[in-house]
Amino acid sequence: MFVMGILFSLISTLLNIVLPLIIRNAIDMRKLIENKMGIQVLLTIGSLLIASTLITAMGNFLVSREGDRLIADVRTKVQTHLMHLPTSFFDNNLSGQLASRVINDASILKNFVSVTIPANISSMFMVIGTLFVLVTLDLKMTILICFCFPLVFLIMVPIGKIIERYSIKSQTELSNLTETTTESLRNIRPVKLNHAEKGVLARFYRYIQNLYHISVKFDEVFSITNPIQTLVSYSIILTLILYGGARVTNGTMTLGTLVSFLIYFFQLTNPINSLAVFYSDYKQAIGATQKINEIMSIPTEDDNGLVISGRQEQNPLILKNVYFAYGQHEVLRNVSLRFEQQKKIAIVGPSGAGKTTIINILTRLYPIDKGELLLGKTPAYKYKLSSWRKLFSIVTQENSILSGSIKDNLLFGLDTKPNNTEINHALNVANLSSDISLMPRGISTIVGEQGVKLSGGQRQRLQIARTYLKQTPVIILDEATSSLDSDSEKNILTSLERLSKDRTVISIAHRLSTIVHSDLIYFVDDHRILACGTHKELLAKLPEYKRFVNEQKL
Ligand SMILES: Nc1ncnc2c1ncn2[C@@H]1O[C@H](COP(=O)(O)OP(=O)(O)OP(=O)(O)O)[C@@H](O)[C@H]1O
Repeated sequence: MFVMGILFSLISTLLNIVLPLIIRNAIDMRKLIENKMGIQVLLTIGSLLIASTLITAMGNFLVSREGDRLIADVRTKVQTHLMHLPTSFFDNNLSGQLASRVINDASILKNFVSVTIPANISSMFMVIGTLFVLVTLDLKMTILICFCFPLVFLIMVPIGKIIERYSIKSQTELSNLTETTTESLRNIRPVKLNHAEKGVLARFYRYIQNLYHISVKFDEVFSITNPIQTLVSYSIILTLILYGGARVTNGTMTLGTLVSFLIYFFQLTNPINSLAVFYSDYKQAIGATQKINEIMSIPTEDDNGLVISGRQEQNPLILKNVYFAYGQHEVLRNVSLRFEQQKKIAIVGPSGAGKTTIINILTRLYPIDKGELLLGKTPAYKYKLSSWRKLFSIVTQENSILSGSIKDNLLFGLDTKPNNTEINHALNVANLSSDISLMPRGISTIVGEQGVKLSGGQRQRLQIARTYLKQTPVIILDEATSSLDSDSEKNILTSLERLSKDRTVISIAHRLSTIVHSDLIYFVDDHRILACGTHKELLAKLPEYKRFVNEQKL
């Protein structure tokens, strides 16, 4: 379709090259003056003009449609790639700036493909075709035009360079602006509660000012160049008229030829301008492509390997002599843990000890630096990542509620569609049914961005209901009951007990009530596992655990 669009543009360009010749002949043969012939010539010219307009419109449409397809393709590819990049990539890249790659940079590419390339192909065709015709019409006049047109280049090439320089700056500022805007709006509550509006707006104003200054630079350039371009055009026309007029007077050139030269000159102005700025448009597109390519060249998480069968799910999960660092920051040193199926295992320890990091490794959000992660006797990397992650459902301390309805949140990430009875059962288990019955639209209630319309406890219970529906062999509770009052917590703990009957439950908790009944407790401190055992055993053998328990009681 793109090639067809370009072909249409070329046909219309060809018609535009032929038209002045017909006009020239009509003038020179005095056909326009003769009544009968005049109408015939006018009809021919009119039909050619209409044909050229229609063909141009068709060409434009086809090329633009391909541009739209391209931008959709590029955006889909970049977003799909981003979704499969390792978690560590997102630790070092801001989401707003990545969004700018998907949205702004992709649109620069679209413009280049659907406007710049077709315009320059037909421009080239137009310039070459026209010059060929002009040479056959009158060599001297052609030489005169050829001397004049470099003037256009003299103006447009430096402009192109300026545009190129400021376009790159403008792209950077635009991505900063996108980042600041999305981040501040997403975090509007912390912004307000920390009285940070001024600081946020100051950053916003800075980027807006930078963008404004860049736009003013563009305005300065264009406000000077447009009149200069007009001046140059007038000078060339005047030269052509003076020189051509003299030639017509002394009979060495026909009036029709002069008129056709003038028409050709007008027709050549735009193509020459667009050819002159092609290089800067190209550089701008290359800039956008490079930024997109940087993302696309980062390898995605490998999702090859075996699918975990129901029988394999029953094997214990084992971390053996594991070392892990976030960049240079070592967090786990020679850590070994064993998660037997259908047991309740707690990981406890002071804040920042590395408890969540153990979960990050277990769920393969981050690869381990040294040591082994096993399911039974099989190393984790032998299994498909997507199959591995289906082992787990997680209730985290982070807010993992999405905008949309309660139902959308319940079904989030589910492969199967539960029926109403199953949904109601999950809501009962999570102690959420009575809350939802009070909401005017029940489970269709919209919860707002990050579930802002729900209480902290409701958000957590919603995650628990979601976890229940997932029916995974392993449930991870990362401070899962922290936002609940003690009554709700008791309810949830009983529900979780029922839920965990034939599943493995890994809890990261500070609350004693969550951990005392665990089958096994790992105590993490100083980057390693200090000891493991039951609550009683640890109390007896580990003073750090005893101190930790006493602190929790306070
Ligand atoms: N994505 C990350 N990049 C770099 N460092 C990190 C990252 N996540 C955590 N850390 C660091 O790793 C260490 C362990 O963090 P982790 O979240 O595992 O602790 P935790 O025991 O779960 O703490 P808490 O009980 O406070 O949640 C901390 O020093 C933290 O600053």
